[in-house]
Amino acid sequence: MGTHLKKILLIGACIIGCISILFMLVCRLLQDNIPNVLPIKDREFTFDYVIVGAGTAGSTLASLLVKHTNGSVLLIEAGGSFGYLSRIPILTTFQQKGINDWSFLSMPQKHSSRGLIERRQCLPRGKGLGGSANLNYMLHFDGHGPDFDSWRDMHNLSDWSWKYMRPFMMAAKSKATELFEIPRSYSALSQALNEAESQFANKPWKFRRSVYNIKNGLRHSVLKKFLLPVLRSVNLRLLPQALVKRIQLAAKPTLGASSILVGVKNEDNKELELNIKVRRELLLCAGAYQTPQLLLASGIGERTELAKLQLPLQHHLPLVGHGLHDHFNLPLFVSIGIVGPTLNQQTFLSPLNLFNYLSSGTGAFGNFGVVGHVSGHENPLPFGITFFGAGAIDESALMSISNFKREAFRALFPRYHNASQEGFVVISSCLQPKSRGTVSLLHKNMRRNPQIDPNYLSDQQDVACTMAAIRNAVKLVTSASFAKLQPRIHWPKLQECANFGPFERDFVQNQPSDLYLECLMRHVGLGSHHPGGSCALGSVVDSQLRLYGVPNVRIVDASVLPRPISGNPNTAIAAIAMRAASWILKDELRDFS
Ligand SMILES: Cc1cc2nc3c(=O)[nH]c(=O)nc-3n(C[C@H](O)[C@H](O)[C@H](O)COP(=O)(O)OP(=O)(O)OC[C@H]3O[C@@H](n4cnc5c(N)ncnc54)[C@H](O)[C@@H]3O)c2cc1C
Repeated sequence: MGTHLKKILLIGACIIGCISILFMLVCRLLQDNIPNVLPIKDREFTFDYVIVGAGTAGSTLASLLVKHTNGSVLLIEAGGSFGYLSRIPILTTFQQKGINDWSFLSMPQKHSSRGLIERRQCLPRGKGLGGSANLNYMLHFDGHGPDFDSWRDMHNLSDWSWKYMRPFMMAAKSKATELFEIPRSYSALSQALNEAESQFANKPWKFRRSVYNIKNGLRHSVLKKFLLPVLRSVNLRLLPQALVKRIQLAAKPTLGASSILVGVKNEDNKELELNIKVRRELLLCAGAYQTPQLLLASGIGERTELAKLQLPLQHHLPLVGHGLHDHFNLPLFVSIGIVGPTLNQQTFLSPLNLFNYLSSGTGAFGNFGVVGHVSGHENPLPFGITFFGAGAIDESALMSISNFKREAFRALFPRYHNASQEGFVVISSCLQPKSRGTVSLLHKNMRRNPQIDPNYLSDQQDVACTMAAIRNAVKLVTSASFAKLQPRIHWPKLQECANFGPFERDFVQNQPSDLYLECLMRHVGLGSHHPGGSCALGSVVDSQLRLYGVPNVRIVDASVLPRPISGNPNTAIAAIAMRAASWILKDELRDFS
């Protein structure tokens, strides 16, 4: 063999070797190993506690049960693991539409979403250990007492006031070292928010710089905080990549869950069905869309709706899947005349940003870009205003995760093509929307998506409330505190709204008509990914989260929220899971003493 050929072969082998190492490294980064997986040599198993879904609530609940019970716990999750890349804050949105996202689409919306393809909203949901807590934007919210007091007053739920919830909220909240607060000096935008604090001191507004569940520059979700530390416990088994398909109720001696049917794939990708018996409690933590889906697919729901799908009735519970709520946002792009610095395509390519992140976990890569928001002091405001420090939004990335039609996207973000554009997006929303939607079934097969209709803006009060948010957002952005930024609000020019604005004067006075603002909301408003209420407290579950009429099934996830949380809901959902654990353990103590 000639030396020339040898050299070529050597170089070829080196390149292949490097590619293989890189490939293995990426695979390793994308997937961590899950210990304590239930071996599926048999088809029948029995556990004291069976938890369906390892998301925010399921991970929190599992960790407390495993620590404090002598019983056996099985945690079943439809997805696998998220891998290390999910922990890098700036990569958060890149997870959407990937293997760790259920990627649901809403039903075509009657009252909103006219600028979205088929009038459907993207409804991302986490799939894998950590659930939506590992896909979310990591924003922490302490909670407002009056939210929970209103559950007591309006829904007659005497156990659910702030007095009872506060200790659990404190326990669910990460320690100060596990939270990252945007510093005052972070950017020109955070400084403007600080100045606004004194300028608007007469308003009942609190200007909060964002607090993230981020530790040392990495996502610090319930998975990291609660579940990972107990993953190797002897009384815990995990069943990842397993879909719970049906709950079987036993009629005697009292109505209760006796077993569940779980679909898993074997090595040949063939579906196997496991039968898992429940000795003490079945705990449904599959989230606001899939908990009602599972109940309905099991014949637990409204009799006539089930009959239409020829699903045999197991238990008549009329309100399963009703009462779905979510926050709804109107984003408005504001360009600024100075160097922000804000998030744009250039930020992603900046070696300095990369260096800052790798050396200290800080800078643009170390958070999601939401700089701060306006909320109430002690009492929640009816509306929220959030500041997302992004100057140039990548067209294909945002269109894929928002479902915007191209013309709607370009009307909203007219400077999208300028990679170094500086600016921010001001997001106006209604914190206690009145619109209610549904989760129902099109198919009885759990492998098919549920039919989700958030029914955004079906209640006119939500339009008025969002309008108030926008008008106040404009006041802020055009105030003296923001003047240094030289802001310019880009009122979207949509053909469908052209009769109402924006007119030339709107760009000068920033006071477009109510009709124009309503038209905007109904075209380019987006859901917040905070669904709840589809199996609400007092409607589907009792005050200790037990399914009405079926005492050994509890629902422990966002479905039980009777009203929206006036802010980001993740910590409240973890707190609810902690309360559920305390009741479950008390019941266990009572039965064994
Ligand atoms: C993109 C996005 C951004 C968000 N940003 C924030 C934020 O910044 N701050 C905040 O507070 N909140 C945020 N949220 C909301 C918050 O993350 C959710 O409200 C919360 O995680 C819901 O918790 P959960 O336990 O009810 O459901 P999830 O965490 O969604 O958990 C449900 C789990 O059940 C599994 N599952 C479902 N069906 C089955 C089945 N049949 N069998 C087995 N397993 C099943 C799922 O795979 C999932 O892991 C965001 C949400 C999203 C999607």
